[in-house]
Amino acid sequence: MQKQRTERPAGSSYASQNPLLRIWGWGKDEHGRLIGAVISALIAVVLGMLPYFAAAQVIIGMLAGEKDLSFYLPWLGLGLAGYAARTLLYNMALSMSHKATFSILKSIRKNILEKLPKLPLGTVMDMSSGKMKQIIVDQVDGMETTLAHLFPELTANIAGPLFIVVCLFVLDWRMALLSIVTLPVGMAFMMSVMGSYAKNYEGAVKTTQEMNGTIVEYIGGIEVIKAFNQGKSSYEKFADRVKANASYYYNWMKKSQFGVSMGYSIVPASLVTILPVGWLWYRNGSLPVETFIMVIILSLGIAGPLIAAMNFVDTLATIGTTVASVDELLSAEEQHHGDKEVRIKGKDIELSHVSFGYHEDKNILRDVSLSIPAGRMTALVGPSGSGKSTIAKLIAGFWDVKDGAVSMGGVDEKKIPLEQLYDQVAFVSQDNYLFDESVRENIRMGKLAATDKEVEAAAKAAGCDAFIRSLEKGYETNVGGGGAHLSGGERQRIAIARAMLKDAPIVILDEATAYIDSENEAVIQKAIAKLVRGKTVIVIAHRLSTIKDADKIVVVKDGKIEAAGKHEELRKTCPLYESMWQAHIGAKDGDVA
Ligand SMILES: Nc1ncnc2c1ncn2[C@@H]1O[C@H](COP(=O)(O)OP(=O)(O)OP(=O)(O)O)[C@@H](O)[C@H]1O
Repeated sequence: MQKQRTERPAGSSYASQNPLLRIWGWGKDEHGRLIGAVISALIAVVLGMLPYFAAAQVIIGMLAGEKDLSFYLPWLGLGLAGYAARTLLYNMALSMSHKATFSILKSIRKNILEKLPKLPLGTVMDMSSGKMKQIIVDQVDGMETTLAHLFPELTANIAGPLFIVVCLFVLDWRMALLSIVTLPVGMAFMMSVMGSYAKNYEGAVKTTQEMNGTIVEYIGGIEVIKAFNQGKSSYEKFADRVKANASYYYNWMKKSQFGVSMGYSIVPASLVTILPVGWLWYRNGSLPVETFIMVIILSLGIAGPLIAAMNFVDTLATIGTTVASVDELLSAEEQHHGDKEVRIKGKDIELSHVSFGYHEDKNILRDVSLSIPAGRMTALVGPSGSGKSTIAKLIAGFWDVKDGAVSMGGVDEKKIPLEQLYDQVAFVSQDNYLFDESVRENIRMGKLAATDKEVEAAAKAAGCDAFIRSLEKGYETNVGGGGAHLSGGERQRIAIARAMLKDAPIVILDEATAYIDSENEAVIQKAIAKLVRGKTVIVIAHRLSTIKDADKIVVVKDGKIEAAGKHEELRKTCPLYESMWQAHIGAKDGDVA
């Protein structure tokens, strides 16, 4: 089996890379700012110690009975200056890291948005729009505060206590040991909880996604739910998911409560050891009062920042989950068609020994060979699920074939740049997406440079000018998300107008008239006749009467070509076609009756 090239194989080393290293990699242009933020935060930490020293000196002076204001003023000035400089530098660090973060998040979103068009349509469609939105908007957005604060705060919160401990050792190593003795005990309790944070958070994301999925399904399927009176059972499913989500969080917090409370109580309790032992040493003369006071004041600056640093374990786990989702998207297999335009001679299409499946384990098309002559109409017919649309989408380049080849004008489609390939084909299906914009802009999608006149001419040719003018704001009427303000038939006619404007040499009509009522069918058939004049046309239609005059009719069954020929010929030689034709005639008679 021919393997598609991938930019980065799934499950590559990225998966195991530290999330911060991945972010560092994405933010190549921001390394300067990030380093600047860390250095500023470090200097802020050092300057932030000055108020502690100044306060200690003031207390020592007071205890010594110093009454001269000129003794206190320099210390007060130094303390204030240190505090002001620390605040300034710290804010500078935050400002730099915020700028870097916004730029990194922008580049992550840009990478994803640039990636999406390179993915086979199937990969994009297989991801639910809810999941995609959650990654691109919510999860990436959720990183903002964390990432902006992470570098300066984590630096300050770790470097600050470290600096204090060094100072304490310089002052008196015995007191230094006493002031940090509570740390390992408290940390051990905290780590017992934090160690499983990433796993628990992943579980929380999963139950939240399940809950959100049910909500989206409930709202999206409300029409079916009401029509089939399933309100109660659907609501129960939704309520169950909400309860499951709430109880997951409740149990997680319950499990964590003991460890976290113990940690929060023990880590800052350094005075419990410093005060009694320090008092004894002071009393026996081995600890000068100045040192004792300095140690008491300095030790108060250890626990707070360390606990804040510990809280980053949560946020790092959150970032890890987001980075993994973004990586999954960015490392998905791409379509590689190159970007150098190729010369395509003619518009005939050839499928040679094509086998294809949407998933590795199931082939939908099996060894399909088929030629579609240029400038003619070829119809694909066959039972539902036989693979007709799949053939059409492979021709349109929505997916690449894995076995065999699809060629256009003698050139393998895999060698035709996607943009050039998409320019060759106008694809009209039964589900034509309309954007939440005006009718005019939706038609203009066919050719962005088209003038208003050209748009209206295409609409006239597609037989929808009159109905568009009868809308509230004519061509400026907004069609709603997905074209929700229009009927299926109206959407279809706008899609045909869009395809007409595109004026591509190859036209694929996949059940393009499915929603059209018999009243409008003649108009649409006329429009389609104009659309396809002089083009290579591939039509998929269940109503065989619409394709019986096709130059070539291809019968597809179970992912294979059963027969090919003209209508009369197939009626005689292909029993499947004949039975489909009889069924169609019967259905039509039934309609009339
Ligand atoms: N995106 C997809 N992912 C996975 N399977 C798919 C996808 N699209 C189609 N299939 C499956 O491929 C098979 C062929 O589908 P296809 O739409 O090509 O058939 P068809 O002949 O056009 O059917 P119909 O006449 O009902 O439109 C079906 O079993 C379908 O379930």
